[in-house]
Amino acid sequence: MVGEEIITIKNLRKNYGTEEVLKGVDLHVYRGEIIGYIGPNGAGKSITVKIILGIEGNYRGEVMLFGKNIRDDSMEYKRKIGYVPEIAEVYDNLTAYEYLTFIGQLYGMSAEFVEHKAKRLMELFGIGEVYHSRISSYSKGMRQKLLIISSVLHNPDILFLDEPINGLDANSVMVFKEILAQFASSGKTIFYSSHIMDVVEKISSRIILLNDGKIVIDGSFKELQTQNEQGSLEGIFNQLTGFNNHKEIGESFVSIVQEVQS
Ligand SMILES: Nc1ncnc2c1ncn2[C@@H]1O[C@H](COP(=O)(O)OP(=O)(O)OP(=O)(O)O)[C@@H](O)[C@H]1O
Repeated sequence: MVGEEIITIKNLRKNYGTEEVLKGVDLHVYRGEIIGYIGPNGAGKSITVKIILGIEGNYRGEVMLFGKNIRDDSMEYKRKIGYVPEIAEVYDNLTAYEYLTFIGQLYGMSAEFVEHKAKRLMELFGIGEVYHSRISSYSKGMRQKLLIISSVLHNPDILFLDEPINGLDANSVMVFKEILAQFASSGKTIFYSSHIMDVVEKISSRIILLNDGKIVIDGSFKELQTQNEQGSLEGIFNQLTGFNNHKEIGESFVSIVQEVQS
């Protein structure tokens, strides 16, 4: 069963100078999918997401969201997107109340409606008591929770998440995984980039591995397991990216660190 197509990417190419970093990416994503978007450092994951979000406009090929080319419909589609970047600038001098009111109003929400939602979302994430504290006083995990809340306040249809559980404690990770499953079953589409393979393996309905600017695998974890000898996603990742020398690299690293000055 295939639902509505939400993201369509055709022959996406991107250059930095003479170097081609995306080498013809083709992708069709459907409503309610949780896409685990993985790949080695520098493979081109962030660039793809930045292009879809309209942050990076200089590319070749076609990107459509909800059937519309993003080059023709730049404002309207952004309202339907939520984004948790890996590294985010939040305004440290603001309180969560001020920050979320600001973000909500950018999306056309009234201050009252933001407050009505935001305070309860903070409480559910266990950070309700710092709603009126400055963000500068937050721990890493508290900031991450605030970022997650700010990305979903306007009830987006698509969520782009880049290492979203960084800093979250084990209990909060369980809550977050449940939130993602509930979002997907209510029809939201989730694009989840991470290097934490065991989480990607568990939460994704479909896994896409990008290597050197090209998609090299695309399928459910079960399908990947039948196509590859390795049992875990980590093993499949190693196999498909041609990596098998972690032991030698580790040994060399330690031996260089331990060299003694003569
Ligand atoms: N502004 C830039 N100028 C030049 N090259 C860039 C720029 N941004 C990214 N690149 C290059 O594009 C390639 C893909 O980068 P990208 O950030 O998409 O990788 P990634 O898959 O997200 O990696 P990571 O897992 O490390 O976050 C890399 O080779 C990177 O050096």
